[in-house]
Amino acid sequence: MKRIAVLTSGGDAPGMNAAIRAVVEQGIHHGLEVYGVYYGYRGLVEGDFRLLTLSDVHHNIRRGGTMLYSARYPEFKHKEYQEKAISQLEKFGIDALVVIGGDGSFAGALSLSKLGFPAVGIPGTIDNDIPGTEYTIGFDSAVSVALDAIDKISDTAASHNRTFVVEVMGRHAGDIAIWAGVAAGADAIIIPEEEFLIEDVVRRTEAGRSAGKDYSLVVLAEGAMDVDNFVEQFQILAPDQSVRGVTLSHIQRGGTPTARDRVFATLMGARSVDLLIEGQKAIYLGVREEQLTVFDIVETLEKTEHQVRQDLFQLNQKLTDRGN
Ligand SMILES: Nc1ncnc2c1ncn2[C@@H]1O[C@H](COP(=O)(O)OP(=O)(O)OP(=O)(O)O)[C@@H](O)[C@H]1O
Ligand SMILES: O=P(O)(O)OC[C@H]1O[C@](O)(CO)[C@@H](O)[C@@H]1O
Ligand SMILES: [Mg+2]
Repeated sequence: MKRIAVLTSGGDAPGMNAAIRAVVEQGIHHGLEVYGVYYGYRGLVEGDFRLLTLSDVHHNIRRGGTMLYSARYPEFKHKEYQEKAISQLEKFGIDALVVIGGDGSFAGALSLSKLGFPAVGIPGTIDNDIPGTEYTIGFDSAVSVALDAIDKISDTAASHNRTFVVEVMGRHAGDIAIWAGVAAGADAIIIPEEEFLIEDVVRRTEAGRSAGKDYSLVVLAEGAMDVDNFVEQFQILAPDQSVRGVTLSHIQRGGTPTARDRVFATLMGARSVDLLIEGQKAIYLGVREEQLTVFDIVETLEKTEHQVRQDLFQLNQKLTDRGN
């Protein structure tokens, strides 16, 4: 193996740069040339490749976003585009590809592996929604940004005895909502994985007030319901409450990556290069019980579904069921 490439794809996630840096440092350490593919799969198909040096990456470990830029490029679902990408990789003499991205990007890596091109995935998405792994790079940073914003909202909520409904990201997964909601002591957490009744949410907020709370907080995952719709229905059921809805939106994707995201990104970036050198062709990395874990990309992606932390969700349900 002489030459590898690395790309970032889908929504950017804090810690992607730390992963890129580790791939480049480890690749160069092993005597490889490491190319950066700019703008995800679009750049792969168009041949937007540049040789990376240590000076391109060494200062990037602490930066959010992705220095390789990213793209949503639905065309890549089609085989002819995947074949074009492989032709570009072959034209540049590249032996293997590291894909840093979310579940969609992993589907792209899977398709390349199935066509015979060696690829390894590094989970980089704030959504934490990749099957198999309990953790994706960027999730910890996003939760921390969401929690910081929710804490600030809670200050003003308490001052006016208000109820705030805060919509967080996560696409079809409730992970950010669960972690930020538990950490903020939310009266209710609404996730797409669990059915809910707005009547029950109202009951929980009222029980909290009866128990002496001076504000109420609902953390709503974007995949469960639109926040404006939720607030409208909530207000009808609770006309005496002063309710506000807030969407945190893309702020959750920005900012400095946390230590946890940087450390796992570094571990995964370095290990991805080692695994490619060992001859692996169709795998991705993840975390199980705090340990770096290698998954077979075909087996795991095609046969497993992402699971949210039901234990945390149920704990919050229990703590906020104050029994009115
Ligand atoms: N089924 C698929 N087959 C091949 N490529 C795919 C497939 N699904 C997605 N991709 C490619 O991966 C890119 C990124 O996917 P997507 O937009 O779902 O983001 P993601 O990687 O899941 O990240 P995030 O959810 O954090 O934004 C797509 O724009 C497309 O180029
Ligand atoms: O940046 P875009 O294309 O608006 O996508 C937003 C989506 O990307 C994510 O931020 C990351 O997947 C999701 O949480 C959200 O649904
Ligand atoms: Mg995704």
